Amino acid sequence: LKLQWKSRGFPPGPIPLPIVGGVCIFCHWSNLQLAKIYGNICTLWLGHKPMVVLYGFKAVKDGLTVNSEDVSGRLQTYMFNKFSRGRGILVSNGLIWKHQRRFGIATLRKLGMGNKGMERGIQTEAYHLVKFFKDKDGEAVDPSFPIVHAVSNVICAVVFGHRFSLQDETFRQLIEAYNCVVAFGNSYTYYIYEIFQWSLACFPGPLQKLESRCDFVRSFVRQEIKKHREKGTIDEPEDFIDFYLDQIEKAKNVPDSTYDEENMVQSVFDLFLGGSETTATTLRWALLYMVAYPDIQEKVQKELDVVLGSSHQICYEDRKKLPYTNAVVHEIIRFSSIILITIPREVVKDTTVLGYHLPKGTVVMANIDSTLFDPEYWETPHQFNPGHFLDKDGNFVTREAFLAFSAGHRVCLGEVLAKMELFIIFCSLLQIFKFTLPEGVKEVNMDIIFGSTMKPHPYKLCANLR
Ligand code: HEM
Repeated sequence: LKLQWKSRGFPPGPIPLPIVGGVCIFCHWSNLQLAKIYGNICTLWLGHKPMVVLYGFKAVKDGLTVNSEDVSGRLQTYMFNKFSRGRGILVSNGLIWKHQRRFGIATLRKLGMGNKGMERGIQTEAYHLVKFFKDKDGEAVDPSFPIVHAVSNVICAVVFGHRFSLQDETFRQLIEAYNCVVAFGNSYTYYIYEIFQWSLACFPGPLQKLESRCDFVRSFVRQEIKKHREKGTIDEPEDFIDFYLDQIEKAKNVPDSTYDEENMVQSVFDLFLGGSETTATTLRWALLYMVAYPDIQEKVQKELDVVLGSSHQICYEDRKKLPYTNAVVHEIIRFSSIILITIPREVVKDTTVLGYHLPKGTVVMANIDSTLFDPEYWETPHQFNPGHFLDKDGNFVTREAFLAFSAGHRVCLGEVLAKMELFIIFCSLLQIFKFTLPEGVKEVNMDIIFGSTMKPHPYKLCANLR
């Protein structure tokens, strides 16, 4: 069978079993077994579509970057289309994707991604999170909601120009709506709908619920756009919507312009979807690891105390003076490996990937997790070891196999924002609190809940003032 596949030009792979193939691709264990048998590039079959899986740092890196533009399409699945109608950034293609992505990156930079501009908003959220834990006065608490709240508010400040209080009912509904969208993406129903489209007619309930939640988010965004329009002309754009409205105006006579209200709404939707759940989940892992590895927590606190003192307001620039803490933040991102496999890519024109000819339309999936745990590139891949990001003199070092944000033309566009948030919020919390397990709890559950992001099981911890 290996020969049969090779003769068709695709990388080798197992017998084409449509559903099993589809399920296999999302399962890390089966990816590992496939890599052992067929090598780091292999083919699975979903219906009539060949899907090529890249496994291990070298294959993922080369596969996504050598002919990067050729593998920059997104697979247009039935549900992706229903959900985004080809608009926005996350699952769009062609000119729409190019315009929206380029504009998105440029605007995030203008709004201060990577510099002081966005720092203020993140510090504000860190302050509110610290206040939340202070008010709990060491009582055992599940940190999930306040963390999601803080991270979502960072995006709100960027796109809408303001934050919401923890008590704001509409904001709660917005977060709930996103939770519902994410939960749907993690459910069996989602896969059943994708594979057997006829099932939509038999069990329309979950889809109707999803659509009503998506409609809620879109009408929320439209309300915000309306408020921005009512503000009238302003000298300097202050947030993503201001910049976008400006762009619609500038491009209104450009023949192939894709800047319109529908793409603006979907781009905002995508920034929330891409930016909230991911960063919040990583922060939840961060606190869990600190409880699980108290010696590492103590070392971070010692570095913060010696270098900055207890009253210093954390800035992103501080990472340069805090090599150990910076290494811990990177190791949190590596070890939590929240995204197993990239959102499916599609080859946009006939191309070559690792020596194999792949025709237009071939699906490509990169196993990100396999790069973050590749034994050839990490000394102790299955250990939480900040030393992975330190040289022998204790200086921070970046690592080429650190592909948590993927690579190539579709690399995460919020990478810098995510790193700023994780660093500032993590340091602000550890500067003030010692995190411990609640009394009587002896074990930390480090098992993952499998889904579109790999989450920890719900847990409680105590934030004790240091
Ligand atoms: C720890 C946090 C984060 C992780 C681990 C992460 C990881 C990823 C990964 C692996 C991809 C897929 C890239 C591919 O297809 O190859 C992605 C895409 C994306 N991310 Fe992130 N991300 C994070 C935070 C953020 C933030 C804060 C934002 C928003 C500002 C964001 C916005 C996006 C968008 C819009 C895309 C789609 C890009 C495209 O299709 O062109 N992400 N991210």
